[in-house]
Amino acid sequence: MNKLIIYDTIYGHNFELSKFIHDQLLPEASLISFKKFSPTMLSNHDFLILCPCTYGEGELTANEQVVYDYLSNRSLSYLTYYLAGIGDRNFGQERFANAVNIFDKLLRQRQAVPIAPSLKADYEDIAKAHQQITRILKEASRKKRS
Ligand SMILES: Cc1cc2nc3c(=O)[nH]c(=O)nc-3n(C[C@H](O)[C@H](O)[C@H](O)COP(=O)(O)O)c2cc1C
Repeated sequence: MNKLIIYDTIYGHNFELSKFIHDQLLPEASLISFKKFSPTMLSNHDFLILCPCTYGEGELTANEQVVYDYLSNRSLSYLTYYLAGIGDRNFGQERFANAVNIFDKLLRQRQAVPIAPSLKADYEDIAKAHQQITRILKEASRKKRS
């Protein structure tokens, strides 16, 4: 599978998360920011990992919105995906890491297939998120081999 990891970040947490996934778990994947996303990248990859950040009132950033708009009229049935994003629980249950919910809904609508339920992590629980993601991605790769 050709793997593509895309992150957006302002303070660095989601970049660090995507870098952890890349460096520790999927070094063969390409790692890019939402800002650098181009449509050709999507046609060259069939496993997408998104680490989006949430700002405003549970909203996407401008760079995430561009990718969202691009994906929203594509058929993505060839794509499997995993979503993990860091937010801040203090913004309330509905807004907490809501960019993860927004992309999850879209990708399902476009027929992409999740490898596991999405992960929303508080910026104070990053070590725990690393453990969960490690377990999920290792399990997914074991299942694929068997
Ligand atoms: C103006 C502003 C609005 C924010 N809105 C939300 C929000 O709606 N939901 C949320 O979970 N976090 C929100 N956050 C917190 C960030 O998502 C959180 O700090 C996260 O770790 C940022 O990711 P980053 O370090 O990758 O930029 C907001 C932060 C700021 C400064």
